[in-house]
Amino acid sequence: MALAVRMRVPCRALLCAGAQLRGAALGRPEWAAGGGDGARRFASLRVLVEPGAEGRVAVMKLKNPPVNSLSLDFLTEFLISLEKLENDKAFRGVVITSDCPNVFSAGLDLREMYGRNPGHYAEYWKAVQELWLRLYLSNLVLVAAINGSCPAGGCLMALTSDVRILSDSPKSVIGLNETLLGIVAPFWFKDTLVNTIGHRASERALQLGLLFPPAEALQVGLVDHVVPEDQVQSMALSVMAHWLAIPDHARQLTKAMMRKATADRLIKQREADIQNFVSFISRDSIQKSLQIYLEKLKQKKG
Ligand SMILES: CC/C=C\C/C=C\C/C=C\CCC/C=C/C(=O)SCCNC(=O)CCNC(=O)[C@H](O)C(C)(C)COP(=O)(O)OP(=O)(O)OC[C@H]1O[C@@H](n2cnc3c(N)ncnc32)[C@H](O)[C@@H]1OP(=O)(O)O
Repeated sequence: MALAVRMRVPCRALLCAGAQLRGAALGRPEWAAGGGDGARRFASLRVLVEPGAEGRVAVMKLKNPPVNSLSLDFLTEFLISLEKLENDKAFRGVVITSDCPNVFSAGLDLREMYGRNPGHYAEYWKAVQELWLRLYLSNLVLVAAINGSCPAGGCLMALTSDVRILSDSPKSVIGLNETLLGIVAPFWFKDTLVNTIGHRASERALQLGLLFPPAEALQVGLVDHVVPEDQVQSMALSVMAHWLAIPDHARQLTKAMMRKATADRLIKQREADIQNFVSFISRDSIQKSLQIYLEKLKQKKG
C-alpha cells in the first residue's frame, strides 16, 4: 500500500547525477549497523542522521558551519541523505534540526548567487527546486525542530515540514526576508507560505521581508509550537508520535491531495523557472544588492 501512494517527482536525474558527480568528493553517506532495536544511522560530512525514538524516526542534523547556508554541495548531500531515508521502509518520520548553535539555516548560500556564471546559477537553482520538491512531496512525516535563526531558504525548508517547532529565543526569527536583500521570493516560495499562513498575512510578510520572533510566528501560524530551547527536540519527537499514530497510507494520500497542485505548478515549468532565476540574478542591479548585503554581514562582525 505504501508503494501505491508513494509520490514521485519526475526529476530524479539531478539527484542521481549529483550523487555520481559529487559522491566521492562529499564522502558519500554510508549505512552502518546501529542499535539493537533495528535502528540504523549513517554519517555524512554535513548531514548527521541518527535514529530517534522507537527506531522509526530519524533525526537529521544540519551541520554546515557556521550558519548552515545551503551551498550546492550541502544541498546535494542533504538530498542524498533524504533519498536514503525515503527508500528505507524502517523509517516513517524525520525530525530536521540544526547542529550549528543559534542558527537553523541562514538560507540559500549567497556565494552561490553572487559573482558566478549563468551555468552555475542554473545548476544551483535546479538543486534548490529539487530540495523543495523532495521535501514538500515527501512521504515521510517531517517535523522541523527549529533551534535558531531561520531566514529565507531556511524558512522554506521549515515550511515544507508537516509541523514546525520553534525555540523560544531572541535569535530564533523566521520568515521569507528576500526583499530585505533586494531580491524576490519565487512563486513557489510564496505559494508555500500562503498555504501555511494565508494570503493577507503572506502579502504583508513577503513585501516587508518580515522575520518573525517566536511569539509572532506562533500567532500568525508560521510555526505550530514555541518551546524553551532545550525542549525543541523532545517536543518534536512527541509531536512525531502523534502523527505516526495515523496509518501511513491514509496520511500520505491526504498529504498528496493537499500539496500536489502546488508542487505541480513548479513541475510544469521547472525549466522556465530556472531561466527566470538566471536572468534575474544575473542583473547588474541584483548583483549589486547582493554585494551590499554580503558586505553588511561582514561589517556586522567587524
Ligand atoms: C520579477 C522577478 C520574479 C521572480 C524572481 C525570480 C527569481 C528569484 C530570485 C531570487 C530568489 C532567491 C531566494 C533567496 C533565498 C535565500 O535564502 S537568500 C539568503 C537569505 N539569508 C539571510 O538573509 C541570512 C543572512 N545571515 C544572517 O542574517 C546571519 O548570518 C545569521 C542570523 C543567520 C547568523 O548570524 P551570526 O551567527 O552572527 O553569523 P554571521 O552573520 O557572523 O555569519 C557567519 C558567516 O556566515 C556568512 N553567511 C551568513 N549567511 C550567509 C548566507 N545566507 N550565505 C552565505 N554566507 C552567509 C557570513 O557572511 C559570515 O561569513 P564570514 O564573515 O565569517 O566570512
